[in-house]
Amino acid sequence: MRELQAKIIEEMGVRPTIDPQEEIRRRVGFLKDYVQATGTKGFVLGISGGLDSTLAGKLAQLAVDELKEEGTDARFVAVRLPYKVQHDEDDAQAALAFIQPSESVVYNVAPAVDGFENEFASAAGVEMSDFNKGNVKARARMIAQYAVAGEHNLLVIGTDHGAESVTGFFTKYGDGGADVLPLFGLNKRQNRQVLKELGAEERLYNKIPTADLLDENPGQTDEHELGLTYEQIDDYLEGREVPEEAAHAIERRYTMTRHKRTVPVSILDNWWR
Ligand SMILES: Nc1ncnc2c1ncn2[C@@H]1O[C@H](COP(=O)(O)OP(=O)(O)OC[C@H]2O[C@@H]([n+]3cccc(C(=O)O)c3)[C@H](O)[C@@H]2O)[C@@H](O)[C@H]1O
Ligand SMILES: Nc1ncnc2c1ncn2[C@@H]1O[C@H](COP(=O)(O)OP(=O)(O)OP(=O)(O)O)[C@@H](O)[C@H]1O
Ligand SMILES: [Mg+2]
Repeated sequence: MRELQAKIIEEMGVRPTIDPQEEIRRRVGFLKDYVQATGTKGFVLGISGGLDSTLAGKLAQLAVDELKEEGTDARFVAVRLPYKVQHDEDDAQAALAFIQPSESVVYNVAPAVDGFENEFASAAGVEMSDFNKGNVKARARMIAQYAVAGEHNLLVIGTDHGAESVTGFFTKYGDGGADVLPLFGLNKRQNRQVLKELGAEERLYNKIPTADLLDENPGQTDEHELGLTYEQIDDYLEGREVPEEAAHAIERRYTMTRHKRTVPVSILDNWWR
């Protein structure tokens, strides 16, 4: 195995094979333990219709259901966070029907995002790019989730996992801004395996991953933007051999995005040297 590959696998905590039932128990147990240890009242998470939030949302609901049965008051607030009308709203509704959250809220991020966009144009004298606006959407979603968390003493769930973390494929302080990461240590195909084990319908666990952040290209696939397939990223994280070009692209992304996986750099740091 490549030397850097071994180091990355250790950092991402991905194992070559998993037992889906055991993963469900470990991760639900982790969520329950953390709520109890912190004295918080449960969780909040944006539900997009994509497989990561469907899985993390289901694990959160299972955790609060068990806590309630055991006599601890807890709830899971699922938040729909569309920008205007989401093109695949039907998948988001299917995800909510599967999760059966304690509560669900719809919070359209369009007024906030468009407000930023308009003010940016008059302040900076240039139009915000569609790419930059996509990151504003991701950060608006983070603000909405923290507003719900702050009001009800909840924790914000993040959906970061090995295959997104290694490539830095998230918005810094956007979807990267969260309190607990129940999917960390899994890669994409393992997320799919666990979601299938939980009894989700096929359209949910086989949903093609998209960040869905662009006005001009809604539903652009992650794989298209990354120039890598999840098969390649997952194989790499399981310690398998992948084409040299793919391994190099993953390692380049990993190195370029290290700043996203640390707290802000100060004068006392030197990890980037
Ligand atoms: N070396 C460095 N040290 C410290 N900070 C550094 C830095 N380089 C950039 N930065 C800072 O980081 C910023 C760039 O990072 P960021 O704002 O995240 O922006 P960036 O990484 O350019 O874009 C986010 C990427 O994540 C993807 N994404 C976002 C959200 C969800 C999903 C999904 O999978 O669903 C994917 C999105 O499609 C896009 O490709 C810079 O503007 C700068 O402020
Ligand atoms: N339209 C949306 N409504 C609600 N939450 C959203 C929306 N878009 C993104 N999010 C939140 O941001 C997170 C990051 O998006 P990301 O696309 O990585 O995950 P996903 O959509 O759940 O799964 P996938 O990566 O397979 O598309 C989501 O898990 C979700 O919590
Ligand atoms: Mg998505």
